[in-house]
Amino acid sequence: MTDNPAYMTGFGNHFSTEAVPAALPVGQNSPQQVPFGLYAEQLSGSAFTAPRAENRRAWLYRLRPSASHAPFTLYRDAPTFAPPTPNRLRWLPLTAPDKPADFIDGLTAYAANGDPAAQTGVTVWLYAANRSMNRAFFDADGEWLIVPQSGRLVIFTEMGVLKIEPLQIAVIPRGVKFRVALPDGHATGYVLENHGHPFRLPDLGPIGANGLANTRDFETPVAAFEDIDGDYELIQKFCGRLWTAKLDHSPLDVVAWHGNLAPYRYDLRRFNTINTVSFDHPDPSIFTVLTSPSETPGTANADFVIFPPRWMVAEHTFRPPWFHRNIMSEFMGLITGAYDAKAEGFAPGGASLHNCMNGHGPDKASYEAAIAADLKPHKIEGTMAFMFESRLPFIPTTFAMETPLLQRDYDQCWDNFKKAKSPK
Ligand SMILES: O=C(O)Cc1cc(O)ccc1O
Ligand SMILES: [Fe+2]
Repeated sequence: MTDNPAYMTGFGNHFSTEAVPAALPVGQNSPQQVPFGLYAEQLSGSAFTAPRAENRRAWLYRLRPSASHAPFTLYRDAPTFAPPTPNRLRWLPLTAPDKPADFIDGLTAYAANGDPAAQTGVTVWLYAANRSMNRAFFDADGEWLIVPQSGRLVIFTEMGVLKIEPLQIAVIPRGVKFRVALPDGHATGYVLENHGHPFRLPDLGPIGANGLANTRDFETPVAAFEDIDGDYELIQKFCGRLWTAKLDHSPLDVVAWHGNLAPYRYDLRRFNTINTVSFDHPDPSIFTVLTSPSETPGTANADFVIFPPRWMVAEHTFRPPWFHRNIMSEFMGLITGAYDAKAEGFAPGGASLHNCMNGHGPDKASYEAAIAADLKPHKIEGTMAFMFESRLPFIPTTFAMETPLLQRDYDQCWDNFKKAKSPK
């Protein structure tokens, strides 16, 4: 498999691609005899009967059926969870692993909501890895949104190769097998495991036909495969736990595929950021890259929201994020730079959690700077924060509550605000 992949552009398109000419059957999915004796396999990402606009599936043509394997045995138990907490939480960046850790062993769960078995909610992981995977993985519990913070990733998937670096993201559909190589020898970042509806682009309403993340900037790899005979490990995540099976070949053996269920990448620097040119600070939904809807219209299972470099021009306005209490719950990370609501303490690679209805907003230093600022046009540069926002409160893991990375003095950033003068 090449690590210099070609891509096809567009979001949610029905693609057809073959790594070998004439490998893809023409005009039907299941010919009696597939070219080269390949095995046809349908991968369904929605119920067969989902309405056409929601329906997602791909037909894969592979060297061997996915079904040929011995039973899976337990590899790692599910993370354990602390009791739900209303408290605001913030963490220092995850430290480098002290032993060899590939992308799978380098994952640490911080918080989750919903239930993989009910296909609701999300699990938030941070990763810190120091070696390439020499095994493959797939997630029966959900789709993966990978947000690198340091180090490049080469993601060899069943359906082709995705290369990403910090400020790019990748989305791997539920069930798609992949392995992650680290060309820099180390990598850190975030994974949002989406147990609910697959991510889609948000509606644009009065914004019109263009803007935010534009469809043509999403890239799906062309078909690529590896033809490897020999011992190979396949890990899967199923109902919260990791399972392992031994294969006698690489499972990344799809020679051709077609369909609209496929991995993709997106460069966050392509985001067409839209914001006020008059006054006031719009709701951060204006920065939504991808949304996973719930059954309640407009109320996301999860939104992926970014805070990119942008001009601040609002007149007679408190420009940073305001104080607020939100029915949605907010898990944030920082890829690079500084975040405009937090003068100190929110470091690249760190994370914060502000759960449903709990007050948060600018820290004291950011507040004081913003009310004293000369409101000239000002460019926020060299930054990229993001938010995983969810309708369900996030439950922290035991690790997240017990790790020394938890900043136990976080609340103090909102201490000692001067009382407003009582109106006489
Ligand atoms: O809490 C946060 O920092 C995220 C956020 C940003 C913003 O601009 C408005 C609301 C909001 O929740
Ligand atoms: Fe917030």
